[in-house]
Amino acid sequence: MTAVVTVEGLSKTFGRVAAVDRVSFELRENRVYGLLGRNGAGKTTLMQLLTGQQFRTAGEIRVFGEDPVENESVLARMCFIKESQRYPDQFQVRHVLASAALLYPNWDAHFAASLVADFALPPKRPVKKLSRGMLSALGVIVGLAARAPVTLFDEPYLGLDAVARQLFYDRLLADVAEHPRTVVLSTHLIDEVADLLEHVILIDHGRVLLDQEADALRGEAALVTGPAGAVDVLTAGHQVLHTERLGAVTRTTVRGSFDADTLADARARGVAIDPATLQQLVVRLTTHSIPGPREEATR
Ligand SMILES: Nc1ncnc2c1ncn2[C@@H]1O[C@H](COP(=O)(O)OP(=O)(O)OP(=O)(O)O)[C@@H](O)[C@H]1O
Repeated sequence: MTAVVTVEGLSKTFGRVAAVDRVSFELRENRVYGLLGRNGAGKTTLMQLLTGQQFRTAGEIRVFGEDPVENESVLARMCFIKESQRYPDQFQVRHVLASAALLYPNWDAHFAASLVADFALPPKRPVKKLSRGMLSALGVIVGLAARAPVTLFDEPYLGLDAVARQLFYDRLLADVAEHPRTVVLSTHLIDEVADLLEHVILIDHGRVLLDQEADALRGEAALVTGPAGAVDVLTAGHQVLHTERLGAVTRTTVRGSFDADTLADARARGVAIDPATLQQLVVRLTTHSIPGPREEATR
């Protein structure tokens, strides 16, 4: 599959803070990516770099084979929706949509109108009078109806209630099936989007911690729950990510999976072995410290 975005040794520092630290990865054509990581991990900075909204400190970015910075032909094929999207003060919902129609070559006005109805947005309401959720819905509508070959959503759904978020996921899934494109979703609601994601990139402290197909990640970690002694025996030799004790019961999260014999052995010992969810895996891989300002990597 063709790479539409290639990043090599990319770094962005703000003073002494390395927001993105020597990152390399590819985004392939027509895939849905999850860009995951804790607060301050560097996700927004990375998306700003990809869309030419920040200048890199070091490294290479190629989008459709070209540098995106001040590159009209590349940027016309990208859509970046962020939670903090700002619009001119006098704009109403319909003005935002009319501007988006001019900005994005693949804009589908019928799809946009159906989404406006789905999300119950009042077309003539001034944007500055929209509720937080309505403002998020407006961003989601622009991002979907733009049908940009590379679409990045940076947590645009923070204000959306659970029903509206599900509507977004459903419309996104249906629309990418019909009009394939590369989508990057940055989110903390990992369990909610897990089934949408085809590939996961996990960022931690500005570095890539995981870059893997979502299917492969489903067998990446397991929860082993049962009497402490039996759990210890079964998890010996595995990389332990976390252990918690609940009275006489121990639950250990380990990297990797178990063969059929071990699963049978576990059952005989009264131990349950379940695959970790994507969210459990991400939490266990990134709970080692509270992210804070970090020193620029010395080179
Ligand atoms: N303009 C800036 N000036 C200084 N530091 C910045 C700037 N933008 C980002 N940072 C710092 O870079 C790091 C990464 O921030 P970034 O916003 O990319 O993280 P994030 O993963 O998007 O976080 P969140 O999930 O909380 O939105 C943080 O330490 C942040 O304080």
